[in-house]
Amino acid sequence: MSVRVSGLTRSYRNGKGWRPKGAEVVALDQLSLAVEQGEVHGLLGPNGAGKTTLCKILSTILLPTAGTAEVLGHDVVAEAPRVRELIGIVFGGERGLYWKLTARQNLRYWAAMYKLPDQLAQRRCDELLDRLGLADRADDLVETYSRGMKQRVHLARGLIGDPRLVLFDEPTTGMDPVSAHDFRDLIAELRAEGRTILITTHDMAEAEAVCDRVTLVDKGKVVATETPRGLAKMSALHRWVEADDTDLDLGGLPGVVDVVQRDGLLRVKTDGDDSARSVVDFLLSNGIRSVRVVQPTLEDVYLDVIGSRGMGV
Ligand SMILES: Nc1ncnc2c1ncn2[C@@H]1O[C@H](COP(=O)(O)OP(=O)(O)OP(=O)(O)O)[C@@H](O)[C@H]1O
Repeated sequence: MSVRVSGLTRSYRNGKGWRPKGAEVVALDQLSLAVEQGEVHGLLGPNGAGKTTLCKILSTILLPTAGTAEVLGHDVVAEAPRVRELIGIVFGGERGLYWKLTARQNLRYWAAMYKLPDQLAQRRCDELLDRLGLADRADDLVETYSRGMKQRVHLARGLIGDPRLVLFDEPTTGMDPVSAHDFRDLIAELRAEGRTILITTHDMAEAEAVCDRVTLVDKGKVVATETPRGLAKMSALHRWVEADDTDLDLGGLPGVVDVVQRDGLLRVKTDGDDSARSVVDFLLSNGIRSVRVVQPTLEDVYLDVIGSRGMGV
C-alpha cells in the first residue's frame, strides 16, 4: 500500500495574534483512504473539502489533529524525514519558484535539499530539463518564462528526488490545452515507471482520463472511492440522452430532470431507463437524428453526488 490514511482529522482555529479566536473549522473529519502502489488516484471535491489539507499532511508540512497517515509504511509524523525522501510535491500555480534563478539553478537547489550527490544531481537535472522540454531555456531566468514553462519547472521540481509517491495539487489550473495534454502523457509515463500518484483536481475530464480510481471528498469526509467508470455505474440514478440540438420542448416530458444545450448538442437528464427510452422515442418520432442513451460521465456523477459547488459552474 502506498498511502494509508486512517481516521485522519485536522481542525483549524481561525484568528491569529491579536485577532480573536474564531470558530473551529474541521477540514478533515476522520477521513480514511488507501491508495495502492502504482495507482493514479484522484481526489475530487468542492472548494474547502479538505483536499489540500490532506496533501499537506501527507507531505509532512502539516500535523494532523488526530488519526494516522502512512506513506509506503512510514508514519508521516513519527518518520517525517523518511517520508520526505519518498515523496515529490507539485502544487499548482506559480508559488515556490525562485524567479531570479534559472530553471537549472532552481533544480540544483532542490536537488541539494534532497541531499543528492553532485553527479547524480547534475544527471537528474539534465534528464528532467530535457523530459519537460525546458532544455533550450534552462539557463534563462525563471522570471522570463511563460506561465506554462513555470508550471513545467514545478513539475521538474516535484520529480527531482525520484519520488515513489507524487502529490499533485491542482496541477493543471491555468494550463493551456496543449500543456494539459502533455501533462496527461507525463502522468501515464510516471505511472508506467511504477510511481504512485495522488492528484487533486477540479477537472473531471482530466480525472476520468488519468485516474485508476477517484475518491470524492466533501466536508472532510470520503463520499465514495471507485474507478471513474464504477462511479458512473453506481450513479444509476440518472440516464442521459444525447442528440442533435432541437427547439422541441423536452422539459415537460415525464421523467425529464434537466435539459442542457451546448455546442449544438442536446443532453437530456432523465430519472431512469424507462424515461430515457420515452425521450429517445419522442426525439426520433420528431425527426431528430443521432439520438443515443449515454453512460453518465464522471462530471455527471459529481454533480449528482456533490452538486455544482467547486466546479466553477
Ligand atoms: N490555515 C488555515 N486556517 C484556517 N482554516 C483553514 C486553513 N487552511 C484551510 N482551512 C479551512 O479548512 C477547510 C479545508 O480547506 P482545504 O484547503 O484543505 O480544502 P480544499 O479541498 O483543498 O479546497 P480548494 O479546492 O479550495 O483548495 C476549509 O474550510 C478552509 O477554509
